[in-house]
Amino acid sequence: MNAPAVRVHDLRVTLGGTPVLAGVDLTVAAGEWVTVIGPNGAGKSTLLRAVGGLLTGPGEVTLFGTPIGSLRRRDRARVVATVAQSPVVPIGMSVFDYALLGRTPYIPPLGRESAADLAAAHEVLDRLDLGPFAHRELATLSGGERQRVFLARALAQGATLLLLDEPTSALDIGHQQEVLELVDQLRREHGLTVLATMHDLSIAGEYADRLVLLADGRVAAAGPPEEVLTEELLARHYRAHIRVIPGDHGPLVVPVRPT
Ligand SMILES: Nc1ncnc2c1ncn2[C@@H]1O[C@H](COP(=O)(O)OP(=O)(O)OP(=O)(O)O)[C@@H](O)[C@H]1O
Repeated sequence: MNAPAVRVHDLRVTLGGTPVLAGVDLTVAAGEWVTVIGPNGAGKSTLLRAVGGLLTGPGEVTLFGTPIGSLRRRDRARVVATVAQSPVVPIGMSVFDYALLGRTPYIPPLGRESAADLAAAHEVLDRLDLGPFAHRELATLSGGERQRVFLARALAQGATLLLLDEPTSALDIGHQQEVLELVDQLRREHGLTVLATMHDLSIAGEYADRLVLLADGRVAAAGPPEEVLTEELLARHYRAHIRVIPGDHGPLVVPVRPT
């Protein structure tokens, strides 16, 4: 049997003296789309950062059967690409050069990018409708335009595992759907595995095979969207007034004003 794309076992992360992840287990099969949901501060970004090798703690994180700590930085970058919640925007860098950064793991030390690297950067910019922005300075783009460029850089990396931390939070609903449909298409065409975090619960359920509800640094529920997006679980963990109604691609979560 193939090793899962991601296996996290009993992961504990303490930040600033506070336990943020208190023993998390998570498995993502190769080709699967899993989205982590949960209230603010639950530990979602921390979990993604640990899976991406950006922080460590007691416990186990393996990617395709290899412990993350034993992957060299360059090799890790060929396996896993991350779109962070608020990436640093390098001053003066063009959109094209930023997308090209995704090709860094393929460029030899002290070498130059190849024609294939340049073509890969152009291709992802085109796929995300960013061609016309290629020569603009990244810092001058709107929040939503920038978010698509961050995704372009991750896609240019050609990794098999995509970690997306709230990838659509700055996008209008049209671009949200466009970006998520593209990610799903790439997943189907190229067998990508997706581990994401999202606050929009309806969209989370429409795209993911499984949802993991994180609360207070622990997995409070995990399973298909219909099992996790229940009024009872969401009211308990988000302290929100919501209705869950059936949709064509999963439950739709509607906030309702308390009476
Ligand atoms: N460097 C740090 N030092 C201290 N506490 C931290 C540090 N980084 C994160 N935290 C805390 O860890 C907790 C989890 O943060 P994290 O960003 O993982 O949550 P999240 O679920 O992604 O939240 P959100 O939905 O608001 O993005 C929060 O309470 C946060 O304040």
